[in-house]
Amino acid sequence: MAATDRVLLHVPEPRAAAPRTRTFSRPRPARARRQAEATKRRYRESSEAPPAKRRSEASCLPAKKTAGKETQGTFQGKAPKTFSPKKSSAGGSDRNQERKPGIKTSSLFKNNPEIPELHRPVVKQVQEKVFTSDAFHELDLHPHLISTINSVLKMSSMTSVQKQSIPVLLEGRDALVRSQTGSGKTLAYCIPVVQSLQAMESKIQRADGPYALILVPTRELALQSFETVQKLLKPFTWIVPGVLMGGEKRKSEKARIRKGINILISTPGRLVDHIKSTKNIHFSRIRWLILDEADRILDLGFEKDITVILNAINAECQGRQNVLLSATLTEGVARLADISLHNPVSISVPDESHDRSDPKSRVVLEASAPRTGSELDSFAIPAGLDQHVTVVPSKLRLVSLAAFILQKCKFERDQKMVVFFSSCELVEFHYNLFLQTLLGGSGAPAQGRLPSASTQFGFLRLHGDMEQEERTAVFQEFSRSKAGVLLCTDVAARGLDLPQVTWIVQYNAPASPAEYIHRIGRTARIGCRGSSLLILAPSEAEYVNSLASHKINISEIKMEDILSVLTKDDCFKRSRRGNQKSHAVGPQEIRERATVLQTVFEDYVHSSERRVSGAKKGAQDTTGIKPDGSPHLSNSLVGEQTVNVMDIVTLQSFIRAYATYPRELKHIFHVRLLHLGHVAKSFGLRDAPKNLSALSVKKKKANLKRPDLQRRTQSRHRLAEILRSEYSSGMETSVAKVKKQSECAGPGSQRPASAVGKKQAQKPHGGTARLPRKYL
Ligand SMILES: Nc1ncnc2c1ncn2[C@@H]1O[C@H](COP(=O)(O)OP(=O)(O)OP(=O)(O)O)[C@@H](O)[C@H]1O
Repeated sequence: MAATDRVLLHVPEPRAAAPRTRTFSRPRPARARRQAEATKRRYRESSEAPPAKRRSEASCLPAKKTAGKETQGTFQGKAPKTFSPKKSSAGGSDRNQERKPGIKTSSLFKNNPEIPELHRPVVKQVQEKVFTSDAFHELDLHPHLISTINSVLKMSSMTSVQKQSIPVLLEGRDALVRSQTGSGKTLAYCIPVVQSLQAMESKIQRADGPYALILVPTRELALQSFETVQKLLKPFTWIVPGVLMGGEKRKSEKARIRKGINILISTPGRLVDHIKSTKNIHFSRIRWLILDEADRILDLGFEKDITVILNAINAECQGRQNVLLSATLTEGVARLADISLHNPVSISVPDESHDRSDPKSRVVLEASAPRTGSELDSFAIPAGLDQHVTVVPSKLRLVSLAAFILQKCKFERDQKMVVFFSSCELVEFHYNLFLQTLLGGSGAPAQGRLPSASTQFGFLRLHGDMEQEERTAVFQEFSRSKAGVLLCTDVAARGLDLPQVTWIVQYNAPASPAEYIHRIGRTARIGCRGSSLLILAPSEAEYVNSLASHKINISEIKMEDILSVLTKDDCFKRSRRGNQKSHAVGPQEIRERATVLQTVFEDYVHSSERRVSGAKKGAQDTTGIKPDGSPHLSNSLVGEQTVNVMDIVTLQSFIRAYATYPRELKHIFHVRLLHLGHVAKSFGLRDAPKNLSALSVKKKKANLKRPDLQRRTQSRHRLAEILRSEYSSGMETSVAKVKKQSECAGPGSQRPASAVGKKQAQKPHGGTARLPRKYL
């Protein structure tokens, strides 16, 4: 039940220019307009380029007048690099900056918007009890199945959702199953499936084909579920499991189907491809249809695929059991599913916090009616999960993320972190950048690398634009590893059971509370502890309220606290001339060190001649919109600037993803609210590429003239979901795949810009989305 009191989460540190506080309970248009005007005026007076369009951001100058001073001096252990001194920083203008020719500085702490105080209602989160005291052997299961659960899976007592679901499913009922992330839903359906199939009177033959069909949204999840089924089937060798997930040659998959698969696990798209192209796939014996992560499968534009699959199954057989599962399953989703659930049971684990006084309510778990109304919008969050948010101006996003990674993974032991980004390009960009600068990967340029870079921890990346072989290898490597950082898209948000993940970082906010729940659900699984951090821009701070309305409680970490880790490592120390004194460790020292780190990133991004020439090559096309809606890179976009086309493509990809937030979040996440110059800084670019905003406008106009694009706009919300993620059947031959890690690990081995441009043209939003295929 939501408490309505509003509390002040943080008392801000005193600032020289007292910040105006802002609450987020309702919009304040008049004030917002006034602030925007003031901001515009200030920018007119300043030499810093005004934002393309800005929200009501009051200027927030550094706490002290000295705060804006940029670093000056050498980069320790490297060739001296001079940073330009500033004559005055008090006004926040770059006008007075004297720059040595060809050398630019980062002005991270100037002209940033005010970081608002976070006010948000305190809410009582829904809490579920994970384990019960009931053992698997109390169920009416085959003794070999019980001993496999005990000895192979090493599990003895059931989780709450298992205790509720297994008996109901063994009775032959259809079910909608909802319980928190990491609560054991996979076994909740796998155990009844295996129990029922091994018990069939006429023993199953391999050639019979599928008896159970398990559909999941991603390939990694398909693989994971397959492995669980495989373990359970150990004593029942006559039942053959199989997975179709793409990446494998269609021919060899066809051969496996022909031989016979009794429990078939697949992504919907891949299965549809086989239904259409593989004659010997039959469903006449189907007894079970399981939709794991059902809301995602149905949300994501998979409806058409599900319809094709259901039609194919219904044409051959009736009378199967249907099970829909998710941590964020709602009754609405079940209706939307339009699948023939017959008299289903709704299973959800009771909210522990509802009636703590009655111990019975926690022990006696019964299949219950689904929650109603607003309760359905509130999802349970594991009790061991500590959620945090930090509000960081756009310019400081990159250094803040890097500092947070360093803090956890370099200065603390055994930390395993997953960082979510909104597109494949963003993952690739940050992966290469961090690999080369924070770890000093091979092939890194002499400059733009941290001198004390160490390999104490590693980076991996996972997104839908990688070869399946590599995807699987990364998934398995990260699963096995005890420490490290996985940079990924939402392809890793659902269902993946990555052991011992300690931190989830959301660098780009998710498009829905459900996705928020699933992302953070990669940690604190099955009763363990874990933490999450959501990074928001000042203009996005209201998102905390939006989460609170779904009973999601989140506490704030101050950006300064994240950046302060830089004082632990002298490689971030600014070298000083002569008798210049170094500051005691305090706000100014932290700013200087953050600037050193940002400069390392900027140097890296601006360093490679090859990348620059790539940029020019990529700029051969005329400005405009290609038939698939992707923008051409124009000469005016890159011609005068020595920036790398990869970074522009990445920046564009970020902006496109940003444009796809659903309507109900547009007042928080709108491209118009972005200051492109500041955003560019978070991509290591010293200035915003020219004409970036013009491109967006042109794209809009071009869309209006194109009925096919208009049609696409009509299903924008759905498309948005798709574009922010990546799910594919793996059958698409036209997908330009990211080159293997070794090929893109360093600037010397970057993908040629032309390839990038081509890839971009094929798939401008960066995801191997299910729809429309021209994006793939
Ligand atoms: N009864 C049990 N005892 C101990 N561990 C269990 C039990 N059941 C499941 N697990 C383990 O808990 C972890 C999470 O299970 P699972 O992946 O099925 O969760 P989930 O509810 O499907 O999560 P998500 O909603 O994120 O998909 C797995 O490592 C699984 O092996």
